[in-house]
Amino acid sequence: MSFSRSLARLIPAVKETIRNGQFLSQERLLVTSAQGVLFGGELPGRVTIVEVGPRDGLQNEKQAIPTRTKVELIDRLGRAGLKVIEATSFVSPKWVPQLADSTEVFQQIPKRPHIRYPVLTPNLKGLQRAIAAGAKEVAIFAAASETFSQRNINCSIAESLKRFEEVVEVAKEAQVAVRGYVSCVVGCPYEGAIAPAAAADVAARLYGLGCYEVSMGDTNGVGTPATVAAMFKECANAIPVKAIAAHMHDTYGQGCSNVLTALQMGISTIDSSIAGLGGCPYSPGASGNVATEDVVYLLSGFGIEHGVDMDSLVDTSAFICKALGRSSGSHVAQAMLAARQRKEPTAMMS
Ligand SMILES: CC(C)(COP(=O)([O-])OP(=O)([O-])OC[C@H]1O[C@@H](n2cnc3c(N)ncnc32)[C@H](O)[C@@H]1OP(=O)([O-])[O-])[C@@H](O)C(=O)NCCC(=O)NCCSC(=O)C[C@@](C)(O)CC(=O)[O-]
Repeated sequence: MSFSRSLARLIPAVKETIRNGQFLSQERLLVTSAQGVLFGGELPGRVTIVEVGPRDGLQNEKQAIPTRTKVELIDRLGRAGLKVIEATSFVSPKWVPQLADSTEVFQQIPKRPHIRYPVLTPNLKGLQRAIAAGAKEVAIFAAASETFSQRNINCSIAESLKRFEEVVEVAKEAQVAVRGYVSCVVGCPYEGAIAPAAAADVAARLYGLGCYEVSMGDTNGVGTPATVAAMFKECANAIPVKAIAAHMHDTYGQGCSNVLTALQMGISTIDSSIAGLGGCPYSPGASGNVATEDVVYLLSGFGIEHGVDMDSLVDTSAFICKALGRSSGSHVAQAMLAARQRKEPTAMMS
């Protein structure tokens, strides 16, 4: 696009921004105006990051991880500014032995005010264990693929939704908030492509049961901006956009692009995992979630508020990678740690 055409599009965007009084600083105004030109739509001014590393990340590690390491990871993430940290899962230890210490982990977290610590619960037994441990928020998880549902939670989609009815009812009585997940929203490791309508249908059912938010999971990370956009569009026809979250795995390197697609569609809750840890034990070959460090860098580049301190986040990333004896799955963490060693400034905008 020529400079004069860019400018012609930029000026109305700036005027509109001023009229709405949404942004205060000049720097922020320019970034937002650039969004208008580049994307033809406004990105959210603030994003909630749901950090899933301690659960989604650690559920897939082959080695045994000491409880104290899990607790320290959660505490460091909180100190870095993350406000929602999915702490663990109250699933069957026979199915996911990596998280068999969920009660100990949950009880040992030094709980900080204003931080939420949701946990996964697949059934009533999980919910009861979570409540006994002191959880105030849980997540139930269904799938848009029949085969994945069977492999992951040993029942059909319909059976799982029936089971969740009771879980939500009991949670509500105990004043425990319930989030929903839908797995395999664009593709399934067993069935291949999944129709957007199938994902939206399960999202609508979970929302209808009483989930305050439904996180759409690209479990095996096969989505691209084109396929996730089609899926989110269908979901937005079924439930309010503010109730949709994006849970993108990075197996095919599309994680950040897919997050940006979600933001462009007005979604302002993004799941991510420190150091890109993770994967689902029942999704062979799937790599971790999009890395929290990469998401924070992306958001900062647009001047979108996220409340996370990048330096502490990178320290936390280095901590867990050292504890697990592995390299970081985050491009940003790798680049920032290398820049620190060279004592170079980074291009990061705070
Ligand atoms: C759902 C079940 C339990 C069904 O598993 P099942 O074998 O059909 O369950 P069951 O009711 O027949 O019980 C079998 C045994 O498990 C026990 N049991 C039963 N429930 C619990 C519980 N909550 N806590 C502790 N123990 C439990 C139960 O007491 C019994 O013990 P036994 O009598 O044999 O000694 C099982 O399939 C399960 O735990 N699955 C979880 C799998 C999982 O955690 N997957 C990863 C999380 S999902 C994910 O990662 C995707 C996501 C969310 O990130 C989004 C995305 O990326 O797509």
